[in-house]
Amino acid sequence: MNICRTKAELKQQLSDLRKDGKQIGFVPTMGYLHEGHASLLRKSKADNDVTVLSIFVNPLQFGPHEDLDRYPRDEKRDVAIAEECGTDLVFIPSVQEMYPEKPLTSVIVNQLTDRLCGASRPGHFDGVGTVVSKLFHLIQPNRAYFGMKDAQQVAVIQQMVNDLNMPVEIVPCPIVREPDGLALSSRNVYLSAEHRLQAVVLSKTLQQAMKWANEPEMTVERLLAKVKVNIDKASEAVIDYAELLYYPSLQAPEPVALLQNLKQPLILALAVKFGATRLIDNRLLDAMEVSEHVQNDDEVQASPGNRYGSEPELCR
Ligand SMILES: Nc1ncnc2c1ncn2[C@@H]1O[C@H](COP(=O)(O)OP(=O)(O)OP(=O)(O)O)[C@@H](O)[C@H]1O
Ligand SMILES: CC(C)(CO)[C@@H](O)C(=O)[O-]
Ligand code: BAL
Repeated sequence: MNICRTKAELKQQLSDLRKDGKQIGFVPTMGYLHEGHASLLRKSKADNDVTVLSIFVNPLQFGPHEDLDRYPRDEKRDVAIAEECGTDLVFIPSVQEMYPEKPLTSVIVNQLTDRLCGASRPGHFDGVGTVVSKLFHLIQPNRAYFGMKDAQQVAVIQQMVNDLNMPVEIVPCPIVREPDGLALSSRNVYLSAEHRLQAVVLSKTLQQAMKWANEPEMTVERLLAKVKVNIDKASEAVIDYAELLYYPSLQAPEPVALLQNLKQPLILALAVKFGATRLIDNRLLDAMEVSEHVQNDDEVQASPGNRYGSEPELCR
């Protein structure tokens, strides 16, 4: 596996790897890899001849009071995980390498960024769109792999690629979870033991919501009220948002609409703070799931076979 830190090295390495029309899969990350990232790398490896991983904590997508300075990093461990997943090339640029000057150009996706994390984190998706677009130009992948934990990000990137005719296929990948249901996230490492126990309320509430969605006469506003009451039961949880929207348009249905009458799929998306740690999670409600009351088999659980958990004891 090759590691490169500059655009020039990347260009050189890619020109060798790309020979003979080889297909390139790309997994962009901010590092501190866990099983969620590993699942994207393995999927890319299965679909393509060459897999490229980027590790870059992108300052453009952090707000002034967010966790840029304390974002977890462990390059040595990331490189070991990347290698085990069969990655061919890791791009680990410095901030200076990516942004030698403050960029005067931004990639802004409108409308899809008005709600959820776009509303809670102003400017976040401008930073994501800009860096992903730069990475796509540098790497020119055939396919790029994104996790559905960041479902709004998937919708935004797909829109950007469509609108700007970027020649890359976006591949959304299922959410990988801890055995108790918590979605893996690099930020889980911030949680105290107490908050870690409470954080399971996100996935449990999403699961419970699938059952409520099947109740006759269930409306959007009633479902959201039940979701919020359930999350509030975790004593230190502070809800940032709990929204039910059409996916991927991220438009809101009428609050009084009956769920059974709504065109599917819908997404139930949550952002909840435990102390200073803000976690997100979501679940897609599709017509079949609502009417048949089935579990979402797309969701992958981190198990002993899925080795890289996001909690400190699982990471080491
Ligand atoms: N649990 C997960 N399952 C599947 N994909 C995931 C999971 N967590 C993150 N990803 C995906 O990995 C890619 C890189 O994400 P990132 O490096 O920000 O990790 P993260 O764990 O989401 O970090 P953060 O805690 O900052 O949200 C994104 O496409 C993201 O959706
Ligand atoms: C896509 C991404 C790597 C861009 O910095 C980031 O938003 C992430 O890790 O999801
Ligand atoms: N996975 C999203 C990156 C961020 O929270 O900035």
